[in-house]
Amino acid sequence: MSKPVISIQNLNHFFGHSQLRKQVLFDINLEINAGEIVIMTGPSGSGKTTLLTLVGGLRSAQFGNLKVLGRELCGASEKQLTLARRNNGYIFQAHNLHGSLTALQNVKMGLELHNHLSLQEMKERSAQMLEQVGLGHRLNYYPDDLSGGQKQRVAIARALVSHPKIVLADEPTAALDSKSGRDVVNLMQTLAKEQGCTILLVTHDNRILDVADRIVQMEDGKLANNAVLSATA
Ligand SMILES: Nc1ncnc2c1ncn2[C@@H]1O[C@H](COP(=O)(O)OP(=O)(O)OP(=O)(O)O)[C@@H](O)[C@H]1O
Repeated sequence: MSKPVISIQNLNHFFGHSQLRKQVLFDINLEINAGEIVIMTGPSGSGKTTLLTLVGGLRSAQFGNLKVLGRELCGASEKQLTLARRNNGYIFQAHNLHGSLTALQNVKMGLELHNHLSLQEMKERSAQMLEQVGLGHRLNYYPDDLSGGQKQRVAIARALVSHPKIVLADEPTAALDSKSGRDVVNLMQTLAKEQGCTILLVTHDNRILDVADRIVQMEDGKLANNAVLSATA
């Protein structure tokens, strides 16, 4: 049995203060095992991104338990959250590439927090990673000269180049046509399985649900069903 890398118990989250205080996550319980690909779906505004950002240490968890790689993030300090973020790769809807950097330089940024590598090693690993995503011939292109699908592949290369234990993806296919979207998730799946990393992916895109080992559904801030809908069933 693989052990959970993400373990969430009775997690509640609120935005705002006093009269404007609003609960957006209600008593969330979820365990995700090492190497699992979990897709989270659900209507707009149901709390998916909020949960993803809490797991990713991008905002502070308030009430309950949220353990990521054995580290409790509920009540964690900013410094602890910064350390926790280093174990994760992030992929967002808008690829968030730096327009003034080439594909290679963008991917290299994914290694810059891992300071045991020399500049030369960072460049080699980044180039290798871009080859793996099929962009070996585009190393020195700027984002503006790449298609949407290619940009998202650069973002995947940047997220995975440091071999993170966890990849968090928020609507990674939303800006892509169906063929590019498919290619991008297939690529994420292949690379994640190769590296043994765990993926939590938020999407509205029904066409990609089959890459999941498990699908969870968020509704009105609650996880509606957990561990149902095995994609292989
Ligand atoms: N920074 C914030 N301050 C106040 N309220 C927020 C904030 N971020 C999100 N919310 C509210 O929290 C609720 C959940 O939002 P969230 O973005 O997590 O939903 P979602 O399921 O990811 O939606 P979508 O699919 O549209 O991205 C919504 O009602 C939203 O308006």
